[in-house]
Amino acid sequence: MRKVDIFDTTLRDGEQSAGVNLQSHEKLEIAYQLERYGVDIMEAGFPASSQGELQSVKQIAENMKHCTVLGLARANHKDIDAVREAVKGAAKPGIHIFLATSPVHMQYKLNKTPKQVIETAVESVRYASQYFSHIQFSAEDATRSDWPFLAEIIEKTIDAGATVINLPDTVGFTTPEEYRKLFEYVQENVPNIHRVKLSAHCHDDLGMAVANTLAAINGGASQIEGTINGIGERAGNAALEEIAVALKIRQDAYKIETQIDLSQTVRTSKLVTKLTGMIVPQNKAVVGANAFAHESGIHQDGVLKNKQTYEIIEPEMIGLTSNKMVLGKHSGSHAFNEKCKEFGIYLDKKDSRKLFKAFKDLTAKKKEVTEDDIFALMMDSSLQETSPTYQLELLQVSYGSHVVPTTTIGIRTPEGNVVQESATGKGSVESVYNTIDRILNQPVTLTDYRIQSTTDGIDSLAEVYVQIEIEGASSSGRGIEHDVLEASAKAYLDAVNRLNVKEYFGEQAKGVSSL
Ligand SMILES: CC(=O)SCCNC(=O)CCNC(=O)[C@H](O)C(C)(C)COP(=O)(O)OP(=O)(O)OC[C@H]1O[C@@H](n2cnc3c(N)ncnc32)[C@H](O)[C@@H]1OP(=O)(O)O
Ligand SMILES: CC(C)C(=O)C(=O)O
Ligand SMILES: [Mg+2]
Repeated sequence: MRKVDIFDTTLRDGEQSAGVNLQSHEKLEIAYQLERYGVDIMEAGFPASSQGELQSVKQIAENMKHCTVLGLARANHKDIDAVREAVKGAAKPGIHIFLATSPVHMQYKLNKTPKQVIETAVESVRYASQYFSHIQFSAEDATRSDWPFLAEIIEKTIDAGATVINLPDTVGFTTPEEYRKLFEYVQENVPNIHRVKLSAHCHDDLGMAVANTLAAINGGASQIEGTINGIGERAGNAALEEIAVALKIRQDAYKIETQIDLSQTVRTSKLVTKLTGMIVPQNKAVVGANAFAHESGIHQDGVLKNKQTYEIIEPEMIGLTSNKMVLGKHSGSHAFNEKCKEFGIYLDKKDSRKLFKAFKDLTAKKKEVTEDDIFALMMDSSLQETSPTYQLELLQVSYGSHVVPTTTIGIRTPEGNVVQESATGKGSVESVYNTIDRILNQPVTLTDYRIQSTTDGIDSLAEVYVQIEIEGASSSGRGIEHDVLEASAKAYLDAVNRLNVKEYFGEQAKGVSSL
């Protein structure tokens, strides 16, 4: 058995998914869960991108006990210094420097000759080597790069101090056979390659990210990169949970071991889904709601006779359990805290007390409080504590089949005043949003609106997810309430609040350049 290191980039490449913007405490919660899941290396963010991001990476770095925490940097001193500052408190700090090596990226994006690209990469890695013993260098767009040129830059960056070399399939262009050959080529043509680990990083533009990653392992990769649920830029990254389960189920074929605790799979996936708002398709491999559902008679008959007829993965292996602890009116704080722990929520005493109270209030309205309800409660209460926000104080909607929907809303502004307005709309949700727009007096465009119930049944909570744009900046928000219109209003305000937090940190980002 050969060991392959798992490099998680949910908090960096995953957060690059359009419409995802995680708050610091949300990133920290995911980081704790990733460590429980057993990732070897965690890319916590891109510290030079803003002061808020730097602080968030710093908080993660200071709290992880076992895994290496990295920050991403372009090949320049300013970005490298931002990573130094961000990960200095980590038990195992590291840096990830990238520079593109494909002709199209070098010529048009970087405006550099291949010679200048080599010089820049070498100089940056050498600079970083004064401060780091773990230095990953990524030849961005490696799969569209000239192979002899790749071999040359890899050899030189290893001499400059790189300890991991990554060959990213940045635009999801490669095929399994080709990617495996690239790994073999590099091992045969770079004399000092034995001094480093070789890493694979795949994107899913052609739907081959997981297959390409597994092919890289066959080609000799000793580290693989990906994100939970496969979230990430464009079509996303390779889904780590799919790779980890494939390596386990087909250990006969791959002969690879990882230190992933597969029983944490479902928890990790759920936490990422809930906090990013990126909903997993029902039929997604491993973690989709239907991944273990048998619908047709012949399949059901087979499974009843012997599960192995149609199930290649034991649900228990990934943390699905058939026994169910029901939380309700008579549950106490122990069962409640146990439930929070079970699905990956880290709570200190104060938050735990606050959530437990909200949970008890909810049991007065609902017979059974589900995991999703608890997630909903947690997310609803979390944002208010971290920054001044717009808060919904009053909502009144008048709707009928022959009247124009009209809404009156009162909002408490970050300054503490309550502003009240009314407006109409073609439907009640539109009238709610027109009213909020009037109060905010900002040009908000709604670009996505989705609604789902958190559980089955008439007493379920409504969970609304929205994406908005204000003057070119995009943001997403969630709202959870018993009433659909109140959830819609809260989701909209949540998105506005998140944008305001981002702008606040954006202002502070100027400080990064003086590091
Ligand atoms: C393949 C990947 O996933 S790479 C990671 C992508 N992630 C992100 O971009 C998220 C975070 N990014 C950001 O917040 C911003 O882009 C910042 C703060 C990093 C930079 O913002 P800006 O300074 O305004 O530059 P902008 O993003 O518009 O352009 C990128 C610049 O970096 C340069 N650049 C791109 N990659 C690299 C690199 N690896 N090394 C050095 N320079 C680079 C570009 O050539 C361009 O330079 P130019 O201004 O001289 O033309
Ligand atoms: C920063 C690099 C590794 C990246 O994300 C990519 O090339 O896809
Ligand atoms: Mg990537």
